[in-house]
Amino acid sequence: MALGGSQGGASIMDLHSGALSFNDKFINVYAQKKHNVLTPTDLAVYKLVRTKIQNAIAETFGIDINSLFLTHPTFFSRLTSLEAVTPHDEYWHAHIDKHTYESFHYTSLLYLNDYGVDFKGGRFIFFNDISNPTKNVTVEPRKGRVSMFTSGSENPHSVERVSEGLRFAITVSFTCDPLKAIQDPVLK
Ligand SMILES: O=C(O)CCC(=O)C(=O)O
Ligand SMILES: [Fe+2]
Repeated sequence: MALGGSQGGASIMDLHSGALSFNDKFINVYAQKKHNVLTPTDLAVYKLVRTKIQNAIAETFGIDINSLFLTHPTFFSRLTSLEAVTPHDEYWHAHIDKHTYESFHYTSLLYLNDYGVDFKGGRFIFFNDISNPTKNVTVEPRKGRVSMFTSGSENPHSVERVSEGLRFAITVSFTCDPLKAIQDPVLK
């Protein structure tokens, strides 16, 4: 993220393509010769973590592990309290992941820092009944906490605006469609 970043409130780095937010566009950090953005250790950790999440999703939702595949995109996110510059920065709107990312069947979020300590605001909210806020379910990000859910219209959600600090997370997504499967990134 230190190599780029959006001028607005939301920056992402796609682990597979190397796309990194840079002002109001993207650059490819993997295109640099001998980049050191990801080390072999980082990749080994990523593979271990995504395999654990994949196993947890298969077990929780009762899916055969051989029918659950990693899909695109899988990305780090950094959210700040800055005003949005492009619509991509407006991370606080309610949405359905499958509308944004057609191949998603299961979304997982791994939080990398702590709500209330590293940042204020930035809680994750499920809208179980859009007309009844008492039915909302709130997830407070905490380092190492993983949230997993089906990506369809049954799970509309949003992220509260961050009011202070920096919020880091990684989104790892899965599909049951083998044609949409992707492999773990490899260092070139
Ligand atoms: O970072 C989060 O807690 C959720 C982000 C999100 O909803 C998304 O990327 O679709
Ligand atoms: Fe989402």
